[in-house]
Amino acid sequence: MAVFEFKLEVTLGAVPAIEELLGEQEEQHLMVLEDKPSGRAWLTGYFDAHEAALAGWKGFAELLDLEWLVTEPVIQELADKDWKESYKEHFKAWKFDRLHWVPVWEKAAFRLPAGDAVLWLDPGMAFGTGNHETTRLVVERLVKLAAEKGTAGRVIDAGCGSGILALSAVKLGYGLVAAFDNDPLAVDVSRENAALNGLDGRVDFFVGDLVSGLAGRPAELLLANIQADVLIKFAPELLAAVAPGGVLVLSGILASESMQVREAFGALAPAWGADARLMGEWSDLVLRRP
Ligand SMILES: C[S@@+](CC[C@H](N)C(=O)[O-])C[C@H]1O[C@@H](n2cnc3c(N)ncnc32)[C@H](O)[C@@H]1O
Repeated sequence: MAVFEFKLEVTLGAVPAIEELLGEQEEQHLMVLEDKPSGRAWLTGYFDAHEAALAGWKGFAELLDLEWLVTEPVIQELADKDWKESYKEHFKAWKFDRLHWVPVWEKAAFRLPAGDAVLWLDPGMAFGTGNHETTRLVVERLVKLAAEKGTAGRVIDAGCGSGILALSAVKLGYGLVAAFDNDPLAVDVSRENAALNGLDGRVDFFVGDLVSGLAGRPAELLLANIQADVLIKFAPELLAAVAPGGVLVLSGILASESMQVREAFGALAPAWGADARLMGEWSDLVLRRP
């Protein structure tokens, strides 16, 4: 199948606003790539026809401020091999505490320090390498919560993408982990990542949304790295899925949206403890049920 790559450079400063627009439009084909060290960013996407790429761009272009655009868009047909491999450029190994997240294609060369643990990942087209702040915020919370509260409780990863959060939970010692995504491809990728780590069957991965996936499954730890408007819309379902004494970790929230999310959840759960942490342009929100 032919694949057409759409790409144009945008200013780094425009990235949060463009990501917000992509979320609002529920745009599935386009995404933003950032390279912070070089201070560059691109709006890019993959389509199955040149016309589809052009149509996708035209619809979205009207919403953009011209000052955000550094170059004209380029649409090019990719060789099959390039397309399948292109996402690999953007995933770099990283670590937090004693847990490492490493691209599986670096397995042969990777040297794990004694006493550390590793999660091999191939995200494919699913979200979740940990190179994005929204994932990192949750992973760092997960590591700290495991140390603080122990790993006996049930964990749910809502919007699992590559499965990174759910599989990290297993690596940290949690035994009761369920995870779902409304994108069946993400659930397939998550299962493949479980297999890459010899963790088949250790997470109950399934296709579901924030209503079906959460119903009747109270958890001591509920993780949801999605996006602010979706989190607010499904706040009642998210709050109801946290067991007494449990913790809800929300992410996918731009710093500029942080107060809005906090107020929406605070209005429904005024007695819950709340704290937020910033990373780059992103914020998490952790809510603790009494
Ligand atoms: C930002 S990614 C997070 C992936 C991974 N959990 C991480 O932290 O890197 C959000 C994921 O949520 C999924 N998603 C978005 N809306 C959803 C919904 N209403 N129900 C279930 N999954 C949803 C998307 O398909 C996507 O895989």
